[in-house]
Amino acid sequence: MAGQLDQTIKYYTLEKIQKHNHSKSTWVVLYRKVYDLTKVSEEHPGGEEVLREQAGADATENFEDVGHFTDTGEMKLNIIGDLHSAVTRLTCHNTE
Ligand code: HEM
Repeated sequence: MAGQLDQTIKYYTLEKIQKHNHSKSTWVVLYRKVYDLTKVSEEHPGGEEVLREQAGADATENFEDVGHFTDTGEMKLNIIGDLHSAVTRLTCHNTE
């Protein structure tokens, strides 16, 4: 139903995501999806280091800046949930 969160999707707040900013747990947000890159970061063609720098945050802008916004290559991606924020709720009440 419009304005409600989908019960089947796990939502993470940025506060929670920010804790996964190290090599033992490397999460990034891309296009409001939360990716656990811990096991695949060493397969990243652009290197582990950049992923580690972006870990725990929304990396969408930097991801696009690099120019690989559609091609995710061979990496097996693990989407663990969606970004949960107040903004998501506000957009549900758009009066236009
Ligand atoms: C799910 C996350 C990601 C996937 C699957 C992914 C995948 C890839 C792939 C397939 C390439 C090589 C081909 C290409 O250049 O398009 C690449 C290169 C690269 N990626 Fe990512 N990437 C991810 C996230 C990021 C993030 C968050 C950054 C941070 C800025 C980043 C920075 C780079 C850089 C700097 C290169 C090298 C570009 C070059 O040498 O021209 N990537 N990535």
